[in-house]
Amino acid sequence: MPTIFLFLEYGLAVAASTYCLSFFFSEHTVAQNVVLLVHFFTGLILMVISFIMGLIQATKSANSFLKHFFRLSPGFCFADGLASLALRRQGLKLGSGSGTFDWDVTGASICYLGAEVVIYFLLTLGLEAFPQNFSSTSIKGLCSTFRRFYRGESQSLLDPLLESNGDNGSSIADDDIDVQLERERVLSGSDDNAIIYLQNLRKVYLGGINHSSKVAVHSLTFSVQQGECFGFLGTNGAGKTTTLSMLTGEESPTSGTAYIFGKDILEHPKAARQNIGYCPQFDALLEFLTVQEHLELYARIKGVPEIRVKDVVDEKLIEFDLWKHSNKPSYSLSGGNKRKLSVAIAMIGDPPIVILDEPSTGMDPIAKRFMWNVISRLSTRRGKTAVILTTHSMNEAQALCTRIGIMVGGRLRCIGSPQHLKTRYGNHLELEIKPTEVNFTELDNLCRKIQERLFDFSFHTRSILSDLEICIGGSDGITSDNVAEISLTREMIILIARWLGNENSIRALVSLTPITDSFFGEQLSEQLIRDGISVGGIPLRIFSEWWLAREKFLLIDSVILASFPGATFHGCNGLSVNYQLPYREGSSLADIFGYLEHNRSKLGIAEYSISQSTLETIFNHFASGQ
Ligand SMILES: Nc1ncnc2c1ncn2[C@@H]1O[C@H](COP(=O)(O)OP(=O)(O)OP(=O)(O)O)[C@@H](O)[C@H]1O
Repeated sequence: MPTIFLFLEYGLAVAASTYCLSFFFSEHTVAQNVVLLVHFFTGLILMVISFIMGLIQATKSANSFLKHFFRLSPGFCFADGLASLALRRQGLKLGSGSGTFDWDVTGASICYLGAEVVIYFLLTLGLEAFPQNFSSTSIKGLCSTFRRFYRGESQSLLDPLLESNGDNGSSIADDDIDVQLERERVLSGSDDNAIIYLQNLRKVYLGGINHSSKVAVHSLTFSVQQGECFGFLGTNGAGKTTTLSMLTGEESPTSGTAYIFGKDILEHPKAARQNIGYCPQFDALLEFLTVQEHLELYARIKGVPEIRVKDVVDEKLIEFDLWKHSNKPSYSLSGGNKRKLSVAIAMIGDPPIVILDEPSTGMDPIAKRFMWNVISRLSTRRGKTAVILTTHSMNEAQALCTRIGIMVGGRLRCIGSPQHLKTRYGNHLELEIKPTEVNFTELDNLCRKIQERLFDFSFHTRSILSDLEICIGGSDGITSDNVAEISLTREMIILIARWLGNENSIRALVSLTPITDSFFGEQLSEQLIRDGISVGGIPLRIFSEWWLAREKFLLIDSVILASFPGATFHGCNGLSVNYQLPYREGSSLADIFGYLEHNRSKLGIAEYSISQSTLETIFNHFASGQ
């Protein structure tokens, strides 16, 4: 009986104290594991100390006194209770005639453990009810004060202020002008329509690798209005998810705060959460619940009246095209349908704020379009909901967002409408040109020309002749019939390029490492390596087609670079070639169109397009500067 009590109480005390103590650390899961280990080892160590002290006559009375303190550790109570019970059974414990529940046997341990269960449980409830950042910041504050004291550093009254602004002070001045204006607008409170305000929100993760701290979000200040879809873009690790986690209360800010409908998320975390529907980056679904059960569960959690639950669930099943999957358990859904379900859960109960962390990841293009429709209906069309959307798809941001902020390295680098960002940062035009295809007559002519030269054996070196023989693979010797099937080796390509008048450029192409500085260089050299020159080389017809296409590209390239000073080559995908043309004041789109139209047939241009800088180029511009 006492053993059952000890086990039960020990389990409860450890669970309650672990949960309670982990509140004092920012990373709860890691902290819980650490606290568990500490429990185990302190219990063990105290038990050994107490046992040894109990054996030595001189320390016996001290041990009895110290046990009152040792019993504050659930591990010690448990071990001491069990040990006393075992000693009593063996007749080794003094007063072993007394009952098992006696104070000296298991009574003390059971009482202490019982009290600890109650105290830790109440403490946990208290911490749950406290503002989230109380515990971690106060403990951190105490630790840093202690460290300063230990190192003999004095702390002035201004230090806390400097600490909260120190990192920000330098960055605020360097911020982009739009970011600064947004900050001023938010801090001055002049943005009346906003329902979300982030004020100097900052997150530092402590105790990473080498116990270094990681500033995930630096002093973020912006607002989101009703009916707005705010695109929160950024590179991997820019701090988007961390920011969203702070808004939803998953993480506590290190400093700064956010207001949702005027309520501080630190002081009123529950009130803030009630207004938010959150779709996390990774689907938080319960494997064995069906789609319908998920929606019913969340409808009830979100307080939808029982009488309306069925209607609300049906509405979401239809809205997200999940009707045919309604009875499937979530583990059996495809990735895209899981995302749909996560977004549907976020939107259940029509929250005024919807936070979507990469909602369309893993969706096929049709499902993506479908999702875009749902999101845009929610924000821009219905005009009541504020949506914060993170995505790595620039098309998605372009299609949905009324305003965009780009984060790099925890800082907001720019903010504004997509058009504003394009006008402000897109100081060039994107020109894409697709040359006409190589025509068969041209191709046949070139193949024939090369064949004739190859068939003229009198000019060939001995090595080319043996290459020819190996490449044709025939044992009957080389004839004009089988030359047409030839695959070109490296030496032969160089020879042909010499005949065709461009040996130098081909030398780079046939080097055995991929070339990246020319149009087709990469493709051809990769093909040469892949096919392996020794096992046959490149078929003559493929080489001839490449050569002709390349000549077309070279002609376009030289004319564009010469006609538009400052134009830069921006890649070629094998079908079309891209340039960035500087767009200065006074540049006229009509002139560019006029020039290209005039020279279109001369340059062999099949299609071309001129566009403003895309969001992608602007994103890349910020990302490359990180
Ligand atoms: N629990 C944590 N402990 C320590 N560092 C963390 C923790 N969570 C995130 N970080 C770090 O904080 C930074 C921001 O991470 P976050 O997940 O917010 O980026 P993100 O912009 O959402 O990235 P992605 O686009 O890849 O989802 C990263 O450098 C990450 O390594």
